[in-house]
Amino acid sequence: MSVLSDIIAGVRIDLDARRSILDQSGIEADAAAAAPALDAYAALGGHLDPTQRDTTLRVISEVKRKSPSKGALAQIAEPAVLAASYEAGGASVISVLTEQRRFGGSLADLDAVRSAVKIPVLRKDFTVDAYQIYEARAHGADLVLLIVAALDDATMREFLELTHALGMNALVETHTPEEIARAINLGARIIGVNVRNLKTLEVDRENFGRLIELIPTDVVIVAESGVQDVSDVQYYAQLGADAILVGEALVKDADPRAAVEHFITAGTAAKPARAS
Ligand SMILES: O=C(O)c1ccccc1NCC(=O)[C@H](O)[C@H](O)COP(=O)(O)O
Repeated sequence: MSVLSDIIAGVRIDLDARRSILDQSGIEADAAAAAPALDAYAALGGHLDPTQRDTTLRVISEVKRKSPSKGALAQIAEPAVLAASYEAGGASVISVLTEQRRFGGSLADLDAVRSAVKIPVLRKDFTVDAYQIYEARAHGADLVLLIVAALDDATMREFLELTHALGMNALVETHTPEEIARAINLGARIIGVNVRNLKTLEVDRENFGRLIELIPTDVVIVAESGVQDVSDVQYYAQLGADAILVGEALVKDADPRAAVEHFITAGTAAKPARAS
C-alpha cells in the first residue's frame, strides 16, 4: 500500500466517525449558514491578466505539526497565533492541514485560524468524499485541496462543481504530466505541482521545472513542498511559479512573520515576466 493509500484509508475511517455525529443534511445546513467564502483565486493573482501577473510571488503559508516524511515538526499550541504571524508577514492564503492521524491537524485548527485571519484559508486534507467539501465550507474554508492522484475524473468533476457551487476555489494538485493534462481538461483554475511524490515521499524540486511548461498561463500555478530556504523560493520563482506553498520551513522558523516577508521579497525579485 502506498503512503497516499494508507493516509486515505485512515481519512475514510475518521470521516465515517464525524458523519455518524453530524449527518449529510446537517453538514449541508452548516455550510449554507457559513459566511460567504473569500476569493482565494483573486488572492493568488488569478484575476489579473497573465502578462501582468508577474510582480509578486505569493505565499501560501501552512499550519503543519507533523508529517509522514519528517515526523514531528513543531508544537503549534496556538494555530491562530501562527496564522496571524503569517498574515502579518504578507501571506496570501493560510493552509491548514486538518488530517489528524499523520499530520496532527483538526477542524478545530481550521476554526481557530479562520477566526484569526482575514485572508483566504485552505482546508488541506485528502478529499475523497463530498461531505468533506461541505465540512470545509461549514468551518470557514475558502479553498479546498483536490489531489488528482486520489480521484478519478468523474469524481474530480463532481468535486470541482460542488466546490464552485459553494463559492470556494480548489487547489488541484498534480505530480505528473498525465495529472496536469487531467487537471486542465477538468477546467482547474489553480493547479499545484507537488514536488513531493505522495506515494513514495521522494522530493524532486526539478519536477516543477519539467511540469510548469505544460500549464497554460491563465492558470494560477502553485509550487508545493520542498522549500527549505530562500534559494528554493528563488528557484520556483525563476521558473515562473505564481505562488509557493510552504509548510516545514515556516513552522520551524523562530520568526514566521519575517520568514514569510523574506520569501515574498526574494521570490518577487527573482520572478521573470510571464509571456502571454
Ligand atoms: O509532508 C508530507 O510528508 C506529506 C506526505 C504525504 C502526503 C502529503 C504530505 N504533505 C502535504 C503537503 O503537500 C505539504 O504539507 C505541503 O506541500 C508543504 O510541504 P513542505 O513545505 O515541504 O512542508
